[in-house]
Amino acid sequence: MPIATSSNAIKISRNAIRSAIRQARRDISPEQQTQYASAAATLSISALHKLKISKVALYLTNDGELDTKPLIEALWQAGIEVYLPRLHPFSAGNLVFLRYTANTKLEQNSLKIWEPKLDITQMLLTHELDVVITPLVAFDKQGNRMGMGGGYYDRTLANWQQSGKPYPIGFSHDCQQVASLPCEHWDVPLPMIITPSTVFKFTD
Ligand SMILES: Nc1nc2c(c(=O)[nH]1)N(C=O)[C@@H](CNc1ccc(C(=O)N[C@@H](CCC(=O)O)C(=O)O)cc1)CN2
Ligand SMILES: Nc1ncnc2c1ncn2[C@@H]1O[C@H](COP(=O)(O)OP(=O)(O)OP(=O)(O)O)[C@@H](O)[C@H]1O
Repeated sequence: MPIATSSNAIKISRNAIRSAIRQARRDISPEQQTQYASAAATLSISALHKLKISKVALYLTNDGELDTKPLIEALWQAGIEVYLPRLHPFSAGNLVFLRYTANTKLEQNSLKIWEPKLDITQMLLTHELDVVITPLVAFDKQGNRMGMGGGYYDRTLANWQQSGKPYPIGFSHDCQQVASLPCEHWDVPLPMIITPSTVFKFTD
């Protein structure tokens, strides 16, 4: 029997954490989801006001994720532009970002996630965003992030530290925190993660 390589072992334990936490967040009741989303929106709005920003990327909630709707509505009210990711039309594993307003037409992608219809007049370059609020599956006490396994946000954020933009903020239920995540060299740690109870700030 072949001995598992360390990279294989990391992959197996990441998949086990992923499925356990995805199940835990799907088990949250609709009433709790509503309360958590509203608490997280309140914390996020005040954190974002301090950053003095005008363009924020968010995502549309899927699979038990912390609901972004109250935050999106509060950002619209505050006159902050909201953008959503769309799977890149030809560059696999990458995202493009499109402006999201009350009039934006949405469609479901191959992963069953709602995204804006392709309209190049509504697109911008990733470094033009001030903040990217990222979905995640699990995070740890150092700000390491694990996502759904596509590497989409790792690619989106690969260069943020050189230019300082876009500043990434994780958005997550409290139950998605773990003590420590097995990490790979491409994983991009987050400087801030917001949950319904806490604004976590991580420094190197
Ligand atoms: N709401 C949201 N949007 C997002 C992300 C996310 O994590 N959450 N992403 C973050 O990167 C990107 C999509 N990444 C994803 C990567 C893999 C799977 C996945 O494996 N999904 C299914 C199978 C889908 C199907 O074919 O039916 C699964 O649940 O197993 C989903 C999303 C971009 N948009
Ligand atoms: N900057 C990058 N450039 C090229 N490939 C990358 C990059 N970052 C990650 N990948 C690839 O993406 C794959 C998935 O990575 P990983 O499991 O860390 O995704 P994830 O963080 O869980 O997903 P996501 O960011 O989409 O939520 C890996 O096989 C990895 O090789």
